[in-house]
Amino acid sequence: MVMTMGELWTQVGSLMATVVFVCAIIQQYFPVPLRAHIDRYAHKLTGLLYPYITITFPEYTGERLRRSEAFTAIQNYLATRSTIRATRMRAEAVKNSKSLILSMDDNEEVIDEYEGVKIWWTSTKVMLTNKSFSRYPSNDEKRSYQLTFHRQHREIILETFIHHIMEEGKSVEKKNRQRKLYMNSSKNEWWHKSNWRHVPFEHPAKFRTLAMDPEMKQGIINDLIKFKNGKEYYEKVGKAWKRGYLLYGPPGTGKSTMIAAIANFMEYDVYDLELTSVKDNSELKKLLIEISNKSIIVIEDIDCSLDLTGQRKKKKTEDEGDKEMKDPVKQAEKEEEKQSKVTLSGLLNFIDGIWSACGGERLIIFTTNHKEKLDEALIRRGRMDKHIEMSYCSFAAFKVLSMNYLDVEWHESYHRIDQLLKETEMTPADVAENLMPKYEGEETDECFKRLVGALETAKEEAKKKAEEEAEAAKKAEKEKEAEAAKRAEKEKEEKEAAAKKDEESSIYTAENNGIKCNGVATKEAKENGHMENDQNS
Ligand SMILES: Nc1ncnc2c1ncn2[C@@H]1O[C@H](COP(=O)(O)OP(=O)(O)OP(=O)(O)O)[C@@H](O)[C@H]1O
Ligand SMILES: [Mg+2]
Repeated sequence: MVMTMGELWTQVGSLMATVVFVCAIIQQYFPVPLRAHIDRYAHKLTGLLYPYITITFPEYTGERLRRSEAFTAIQNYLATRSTIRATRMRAEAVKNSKSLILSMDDNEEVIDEYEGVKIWWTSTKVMLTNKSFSRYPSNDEKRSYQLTFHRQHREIILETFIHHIMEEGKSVEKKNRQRKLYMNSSKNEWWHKSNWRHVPFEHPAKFRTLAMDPEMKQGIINDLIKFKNGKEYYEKVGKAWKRGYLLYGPPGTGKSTMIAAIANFMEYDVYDLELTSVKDNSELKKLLIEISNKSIIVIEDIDCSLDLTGQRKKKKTEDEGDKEMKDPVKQAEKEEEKQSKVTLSGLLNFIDGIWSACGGERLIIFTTNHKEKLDEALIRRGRMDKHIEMSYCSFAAFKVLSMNYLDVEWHESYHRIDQLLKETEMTPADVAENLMPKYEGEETDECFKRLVGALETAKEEAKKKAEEEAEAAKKAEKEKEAEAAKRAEKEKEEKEAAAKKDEESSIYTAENNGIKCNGVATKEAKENGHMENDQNS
């Protein structure tokens, strides 16, 4: 019969108690030099009585910032072993609830064997009580796995077994992995250890169904493959194993769809970072540390999240502002928003600072409708290594959509559609909407007809708009010319008036100085003349 760790302990327990008792006596009655000597022998004796080694694998390392990879690997490894021997297990649904994984429950024990060597695994959970006063009960728990084995197998355990469980654990994880879509939460409730919440990632987008220029698509795929296999290369060049993509283009051109396609292609988790919910730079850093490897960090509409000075941007109409003032919930939200202090430099550090190298194999993707609004520093190479323009629907992109939505490779309207797509701008989202059958059994002909109609309408509208704009521009030009003529006229009049004024003032000065004008002396001059005459007489 196999002896459990509990039984083992009971047997050695009484012997150990005796040793401890003897040690206590020695501590009290023997002089210090002798005590050290006796201690050493006591240690040896304990070793003889309890010749087992225990290694602890805590769940969190580094001040609880990141979950230990070894802990996760052991958990996955034990999921396969515990089904055989453990009596209490925990079940978790994975892969769209199609399968269950069973793991060892807390404070449970499992006996394992590796190449004839017996190993005891125990899982422990310790609740840490928070001494400081809090309204909420503390939920700080410390989990760990203990691996116990006989001293004589030290070599095999340390040299091969640990490596074996890491490999095995990782492969189990890969098999059962349900990819996740994470979002950050502004409210850090006490019962959540992490600032990220997640749901299973189930977006069906694939590169195959993504409508865009085929060469460009292949370029992106090649870039991603190179990145995925680039661990050694990044190490060689001394660069953190991460890559930034900037997706820009008008709404409805497939930026979000592209992110989902990348996530599915790379088999990465997605962390959708909502910057407006992050309180400050240090919270941003904490979020970054919690992000696992093999993940995509997404910041959508980056131009709307931060302005160039790093302050929150939230332009609202006056009407909206008034409404918010009356709504207490919105007011509270606004208050909270005011407290958000993520700066541009905080964001730059998030992407490229030393903390960004904690963990590897990460893609950072920004999306924007207005690339020109972004700060140069934010999108420089090294931060956003690849800039991808998602543009209006081309004919090549349309063909992909036609296959996706109607399973049609060629249709007589293709030539017309090709021509119309060159003449007008329509987003893939609009093309897709027109191609999609609107009721069960709608003929493909009708769908293409609808698309041609929509493209023609769009072309007409664009033409009308261009004409209106040209008209408006012409009118504005005319108004500008009229304004310029008016200004010139006014300037001329002002100049003439000034000249006239100058002339008048020169006459006035001349009269004041007694210069005869038209042979008549001024009154003052005459008076002055009299005075002079009087003085002479
Ligand atoms: N290039 C594309 N390939 C396939 N489907 C597309 C493409 N572009 C758009 N679509 C379809 O249109 C819808 C909207 O696209 P998506 O949300 O990816 O646009 P976006 O560029 O992210 O827009 P926004 O800038 O408004 O966020 C998607 O659900 C998808 O079905
Ligand atoms: Mg989008």
